[in-house]
Amino acid sequence: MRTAYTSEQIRTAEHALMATVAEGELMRRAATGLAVVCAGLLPGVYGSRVALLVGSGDNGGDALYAGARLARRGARVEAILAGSRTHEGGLAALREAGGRTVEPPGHEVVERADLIVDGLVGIGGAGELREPYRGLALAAERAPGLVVAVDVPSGVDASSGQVAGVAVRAQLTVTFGACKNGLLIDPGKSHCGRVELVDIGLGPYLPDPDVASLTDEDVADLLPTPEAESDKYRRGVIGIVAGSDRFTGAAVLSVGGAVRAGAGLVRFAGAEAAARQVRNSWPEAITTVLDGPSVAEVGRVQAWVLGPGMGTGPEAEALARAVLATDVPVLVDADGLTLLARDRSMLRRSAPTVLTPHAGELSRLLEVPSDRIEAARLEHVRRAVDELGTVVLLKGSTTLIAEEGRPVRVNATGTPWLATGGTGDVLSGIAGTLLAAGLSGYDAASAAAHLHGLAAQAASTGKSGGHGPIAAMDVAQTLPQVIRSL
Ligand SMILES: NC(=O)C1=CN([C@@H]2O[C@H](COP(=O)(O)OP(=O)(O)OC[C@H]3O[C@@H](n4cnc5c(N)ncnc54)[C@H](OP(=O)(O)O)[C@@H]3O)[C@@H](O)[C@H]2O)[C@@H](O)CC1
Ligand SMILES: Nc1ncnc2c1ncn2[C@@H]1O[C@H](COP(=O)(O)OP(=O)(O)O)[C@@H](O)[C@H]1O
Ligand SMILES: [K+]
Repeated sequence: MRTAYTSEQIRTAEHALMATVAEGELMRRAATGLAVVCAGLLPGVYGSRVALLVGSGDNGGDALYAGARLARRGARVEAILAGSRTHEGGLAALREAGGRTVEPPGHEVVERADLIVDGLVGIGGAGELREPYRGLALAAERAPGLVVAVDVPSGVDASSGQVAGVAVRAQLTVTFGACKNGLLIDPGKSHCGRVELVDIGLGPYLPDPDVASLTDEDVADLLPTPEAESDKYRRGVIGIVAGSDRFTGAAVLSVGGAVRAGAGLVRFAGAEAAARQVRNSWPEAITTVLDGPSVAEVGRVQAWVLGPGMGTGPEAEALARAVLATDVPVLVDADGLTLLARDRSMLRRSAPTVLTPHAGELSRLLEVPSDRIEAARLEHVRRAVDELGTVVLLKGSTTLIAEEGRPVRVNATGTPWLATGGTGDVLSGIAGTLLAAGLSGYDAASAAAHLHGLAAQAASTGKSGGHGPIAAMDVAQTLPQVIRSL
C-alpha cells in the first residue's frame, strides 16, 4: 500500500520529529537528499548551470542549501530571490559556497539553466501563485532546462492536487518524509513528473493516511482464487442489467469485463437486441430477455451491475428500482446513475451500493458543474460519499475510490489511451465480478480499477515499448493475462 497525507498531517508529524533532533537537522536531511537527486540528473555537476527559484519559506531554504551543495561541487548556481524574505541560513550557505543571487524577475537565469530547482512554495503554499512566482513558473515551463520541484510543484495544493491558476511543471518532484495527496491526484499529479521520496525519518510519526494507493501485491492479495472445492456458484454469480434495443455494445462490454475478470457465472438480463448480442459475443453468459422489471426470473446472483446502456425511460427506471430493491450488492453505472440523479431515494437500501460515475455523471448527482469536479476530485468524491452514503468510484485521469471512514484510494494504474468509448462498461463488469466474489464495495472497486488500468497499459503497449490506441474490448481481453502476471 502506498500512502499519502495532507499538509497538515505532514506538519504535525514534522513537529513531533523535530522535537527529537537538532535544530535544522530536518532541512539538512531534505536538502542533502535533494542535492543528491539533482546531481544525479546532471551529466556532470562541475560547470553546469543551476537556477534556484527561491520563495520566502522553508521550501526556498531547501533549495538554497541544496544549491550550496551543488555550488561546492563546481556548479554555477544562481538563486532568484522571489519572496518578500529569504531563508537566512540557506542564503548564507549558498553565498559561502560561491552561489550568486539575483533579484526577480530573473527569467534570463531560468532560460540559460541546465537545471531549474523550484523552491517557490511547498506545503505552505495557498491559492493561486502570486507574482513574481507565477511568472517564474511560466518561465521554467518555457525554458529548455530540467525542472525539479522541491517537495511539491509550486502552485499545486499539496493536500488536494488542486491547481488554482498556474503551477510549475516538473520532470521530477523530490518530496520529503512522505508523499502528499496532491502528488497522486490530477491536476497536481500531472505537474509532478516522476516522484522521488527522500526519507527524513518521518515514518514513525505519521498518522493513518488520508489517501492510499494499492500496489500489484495488494490487489493480488485481494483477488479470490478458486480452490479445489470451488464451483461456479461459490466463485460468485454476477447479474448484469445493461443494454437496450438501441444500445447493445455496453451490454457486451460489461459482460466481457465480467467473463474475463473470472466470474463464476454471468447472468445477463436486458432487452432482446442486447441479449442477442451478448449471446453472440459471450456464449459463456446466461441471458434472459426481460419483459418488465421482473429480476427474480433471472435467477440468484451475489451482486448486480446496473446501468450501462440501459436507457433512462420509464421501463429502465422500473428495472433499476427492482434491482436496487434486492438484498445483494449493486454497482450502478452510466444510465443507472442518471436515473439515480432523478430520485436519490432509490439508494435507501440495506445491501452495499457502489456508484461508478465519471465527472459528468457525478455532476448530475451532486448538481455541481463537471469542470469543478475535475478540478477538485478529492473534495467531490468525498462529498459524494457524504451525500449519497455509498462507495463511490470517480473515473477519469485519476480514478478515486471513496468510502465513509476509509482513506480515499487513488488508482495508480491506467493510461490516457483508456479515454475511449466503452472502457467504463468493461470496468463495471470487473468490479461487479469482484463484488459477487465477496469483496467489499471499497475493495472490489479499487481492485477493479487497478486491474482495468493494468489491462489497458498492457493492451496499449507494443513489443518495442511504444504505446498506441486500444478498444474497450482489448481491455477485457487482456484481463486474464494481467491477472496471471500479478
Ligand atoms: N517543517 C519541516 O520540518 C520541514 C519542512 N521542509 C520544507 O519546508 C516546506 C514548508 O515550508 P513553509 O512552511 O515555510 O512553507 P513554504 O511552502 O515554503 O512557503 C510558504 C510561504 O510562501 C508564501 N506563499 C504561500 N502561498 C503563496 C502563493 N500562492 N503565492 C506566493 N507566495 C505564497 C507565503 O509567504 P508570504 O510571501 O505570503 O509571506 C508563505 O508563508 C516544505 O514544503 C518543505 O520543502 C523540509 O525542509 C523538511 C523539514
Ligand atoms: N485521461 C485519462 N487517463 C486515464 N484514464 C482515463 C482518462 N480518461 C478516462 N479514463 C478512464 O477511461 C474509462 C472511461 O469510462 P467512461 O467514461 O465510463 O466511458 P464509457 O462510458 O464510454 O465506457 C474510465 O475507467 C476512466 O477512468
Ligand atoms: K516547490
